Amino acid sequence: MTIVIEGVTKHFGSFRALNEIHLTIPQGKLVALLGPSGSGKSTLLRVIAGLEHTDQGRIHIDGRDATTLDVRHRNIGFVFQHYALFKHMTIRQNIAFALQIRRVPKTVVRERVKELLGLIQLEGLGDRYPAQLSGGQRQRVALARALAAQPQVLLLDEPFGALDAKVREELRVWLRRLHDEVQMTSIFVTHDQEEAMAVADEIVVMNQGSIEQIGTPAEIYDHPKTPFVMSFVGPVNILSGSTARLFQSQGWESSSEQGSLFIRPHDIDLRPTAHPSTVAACVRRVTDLGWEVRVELELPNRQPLTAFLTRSQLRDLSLQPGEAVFVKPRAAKAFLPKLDCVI
Ligand SMILES: Nc1ncnc2c1ncn2[C@@H]1O[C@H](COP(=O)(O)OP(=O)(O)OP(=O)(O)O)[C@@H](O)[C@H]1O
Repeated sequence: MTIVIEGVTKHFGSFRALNEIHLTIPQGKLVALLGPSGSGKSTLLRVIAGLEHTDQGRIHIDGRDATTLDVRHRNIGFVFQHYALFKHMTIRQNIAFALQIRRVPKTVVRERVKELLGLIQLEGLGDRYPAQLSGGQRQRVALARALAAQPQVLLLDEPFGALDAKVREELRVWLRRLHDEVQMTSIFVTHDQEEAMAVADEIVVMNQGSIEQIGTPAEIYDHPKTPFVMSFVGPVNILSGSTARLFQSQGWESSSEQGSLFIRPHDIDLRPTAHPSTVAACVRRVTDLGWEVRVELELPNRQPLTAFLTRSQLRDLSLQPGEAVFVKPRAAKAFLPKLDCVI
């Protein structure tokens, strides 16, 4: 089902939580709503679900105007951060619940529960109670329960937020596979940019109730349209004033004198000798993170700059704190200041 959101605005009292949202979520895609706390991600998800009403604008689901349609008639499955399984019911009973209240025949329920237990890879655990499962297993049951009624849209609000990093990572991969197998339209709320990049076909970056940018993970990372997107998605050095001018005089985006210069730590080359297009820096700290190396530098005006290198680059350079090195960005980006024009 394709979801089309047209000019949706939502206030809580005088506070504007959503500001004229326009968004199309194509059939079968897994879309992440990404943004900092309070940016309106959950409110948008709840509006799509029909758990909140809009003040303005329309929502179309599968070509039909669903703006005022009751939550029960939207054919949507929900998974929240906290598992919210029924504690007194077994896993099997939890998954069967949505089917039983719809008076689905017992034999069909039994078959469907079996199939879902297989899908979430918990075949042998159907007779356990939620308290007898790990957090990650419980969240998989919550997903199976949401899928039981065969919704055409699955909404997930920080579904892995309460789990530790390792389990989160495993569940991300698993969710992506599940989404592809079941072929639904899924919308996933997260404030974790790595999670959004790893899971989603498209990312919607939100800030203060508005959409900053919509794009594939690569588009969002490689071609951020605003300073907010550039600094929220992926690590970045933000250089202003005299620090930006150090690099602008080396030919980087010299047209944007008033703006800041954004340089990703992964886009910095370090060289042992000076060259006309390099900027000298002093190595302050080298941290081997295992899979890559973080180098903290100090520029001639004493401002810090961070670079990420591979371990083999570090070996070639053999950097030591206190030594000089020469910085050459492979890419840098400047954003023209926004002009508020009143005619
Ligand atoms: N029922 C409500 N009443 C009043 N204000 C609300 C209500 N629900 C949300 N808000 C406010 O709307 C804004 C957006 O909230 P929302 O939960 O959508 O943000 P979010 O991006 O999902 O944040 P988080 O990642 O922290 O969950 C916040 O400032 C929040 O305080």
